[in-house]
Amino acid sequence: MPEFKSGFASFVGRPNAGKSTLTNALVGTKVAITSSRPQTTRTAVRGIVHRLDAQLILVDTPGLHKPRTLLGERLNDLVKTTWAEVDIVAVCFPANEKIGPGDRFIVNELAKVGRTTKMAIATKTDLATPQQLAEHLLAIDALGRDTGTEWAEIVPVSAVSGDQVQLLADLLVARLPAGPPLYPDGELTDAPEETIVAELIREAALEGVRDELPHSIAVVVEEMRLREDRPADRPLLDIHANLFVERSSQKGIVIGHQGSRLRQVGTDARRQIEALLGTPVYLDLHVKIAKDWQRDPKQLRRLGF
Ligand SMILES: Nc1nc2c(ncn2[C@@H]2O[C@H](COP(=O)(O)OP(=O)(O)OP(=O)(O)O)[C@@H](O)[C@H]2O)c(=O)[nH]1
Repeated sequence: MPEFKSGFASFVGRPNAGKSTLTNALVGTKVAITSSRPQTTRTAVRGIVHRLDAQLILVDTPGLHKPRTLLGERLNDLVKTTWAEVDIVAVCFPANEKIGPGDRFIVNELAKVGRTTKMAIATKTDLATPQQLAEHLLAIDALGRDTGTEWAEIVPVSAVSGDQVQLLADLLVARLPAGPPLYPDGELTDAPEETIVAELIREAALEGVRDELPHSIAVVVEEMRLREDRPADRPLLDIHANLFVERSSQKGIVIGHQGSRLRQVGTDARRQIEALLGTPVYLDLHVKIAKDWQRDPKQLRRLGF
């Protein structure tokens, strides 16, 4: 038996490149997720491909923009952090359209991300003639050379006709590290709202202390449900979440003097979540220590990274 493999891949590309359709084709069932706030999610799981030999988790990364503001730059940094954390980034280039400045921008930025395996996918091949497709593949190859990107594979695929979808799955799986399944069998996607809520809490917790604990906080939403016995016109959403830090000194920073900081984090995050979900929220936060979670792959995965 070959070793079981598991890991994360992310499809990127300009709008309409065919990323969602391809995700659905790979997962095999329609995963109806439209994250209304793509820029707040760090790793929203779009779909999970379960195989006998592997588990491939397809995650979203926020869109990359030409940075015009500091926030824009920060978001782009976040994109690159995510790109560095996944195993594979696959850039989608629709075969029925010429490669343009938008594609070039994405690939240029991706080239700066070291370790991650980069793949190119020529999508929508059913819309291109063989001649067009051949030129498209050459253009992708040339773009790789121009930007210093080494494409591990260049794969033509049609998500609509299903042509080469299986091959793409095989090639993606081949590049994953050995590892156990990370999600229960049969699970197609996790709850995107919980991912977003966790990210909002994390953002609030990092506010003002980014320098002291840059990446040391992970947030897991343990429970999220509407409180029973509430009148229909006055719902209340109960959210219980844990903030994980690596050391007790960090726990002190997060909690603050007599809990003042944690209360502020709770208030800030609650406002954001209420604005996002449109429901009053009762937010219960606990700070826990997960020793050196950033260096421990098992903990990382448990914490959703
Ligand atoms: N003919 C054909 N159409 C496709 C294929 N893949 C996607 N499309 C169509 O292209 C359009 C865009 O596809 P999406 O999958 O939504 O593209 P996306 O990259 O997720 O788009 P954004 O979410 O806007 O970034 C849709 O109308 C799809 O039906 C394909 O393989 N063949």
